[in-house]
Amino acid sequence: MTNHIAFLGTGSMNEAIMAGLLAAGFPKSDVTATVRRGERAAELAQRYGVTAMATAEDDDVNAQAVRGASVVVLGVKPVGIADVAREIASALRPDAIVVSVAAAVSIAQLEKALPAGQPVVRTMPNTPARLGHGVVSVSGGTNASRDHVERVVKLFKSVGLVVEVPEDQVEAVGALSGSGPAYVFYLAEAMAKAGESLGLDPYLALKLARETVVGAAHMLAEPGADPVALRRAVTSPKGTTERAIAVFEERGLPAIIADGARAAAERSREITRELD
Ligand SMILES: NC(=O)C1=CN([C@@H]2O[C@H](COP(=O)(O)OP(=O)(O)OC[C@H]3O[C@@H](n4cnc5c(N)ncnc54)[C@H](OP(=O)(O)O)[C@@H]3O)[C@@H](O)[C@H]2O)C=CC1
Ligand SMILES: O=C(O)[C@@H]1CCC=N1
Repeated sequence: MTNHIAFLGTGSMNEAIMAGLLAAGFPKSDVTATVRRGERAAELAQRYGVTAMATAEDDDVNAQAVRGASVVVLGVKPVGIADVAREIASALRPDAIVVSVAAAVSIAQLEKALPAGQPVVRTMPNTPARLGHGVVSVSGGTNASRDHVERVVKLFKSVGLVVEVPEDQVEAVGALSGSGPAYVFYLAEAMAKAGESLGLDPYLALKLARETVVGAAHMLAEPGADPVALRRAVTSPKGTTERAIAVFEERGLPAIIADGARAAAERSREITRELD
């Protein structure tokens, strides 16, 4: 059981990480997942072949899942994390690394709910982890040694890019890459609506918007890609794109995006205060 991972709270985020790890070759027999509802547990067991258990069917499943696990990934909503941490405290191996993917839950808040000395690593992942294209930040807690942090880095590298940041930068990372996939999907939605407003059939507009975002993302993924240079290559002098970008600039789109990200980071700090 030395390499066993327990995912507690396997919703959108933890499922994406678990799916990414399994796709990268992590053995399904070394994974246990917990959720609240029985039907969700059955869905995860069927989809991935992992052991999945529901608190609605047995209120001890979180403790059972962590017994013997060397890594425990907490993926419930921020408000439920401390309760789950207290629930598993006596079942945790003293050397198990407790990894949190929760926005807004500080390392100090988590450490307070866990046994003294338990290694904690706070992360901020994003859902493209499911495809091995995630971005994950890691920040080690008070009892996390270099080796603990490195082990988490190694694990998450199989689902995407890993960056190590001091904890005071996690809000910013969350506001950029944690929430970021939603910003891109929102842009795709808006582009599809724009196509419709220009007279395209809704289905065709959505198809064009999706493929455009996917194609542009592939170009951004090329080594050394620079968004400014890529944008300029599309923008012919006195052409059509230039006119569109001029409207975006005039209406302050970059400032709107910066304000949105600032609001996300501030909401994270607000939740942290609410949890105290
Ligand atoms: N979604 C994202 O893109 C990102 C999310 N995060 C963080 O990930 C965490 C989860 O978010 P997200 O995945 O979106 O939320 P979801 O609601 O999709 O997932 C939460 C999961 O927790 C389960 N759950 C609730 N209570 C318990 C419990 N006591 N024991 C075990 N399982 C429980 C739920 O079960 P059931 O399904 O049966 O209700 C559900 O599967 C949050 O803390 C969030 O801040 C971080 C970065 C990005
Ligand atoms: O919206 C949220 O609170 C979570 C954290 C980052 C992305 N989703």
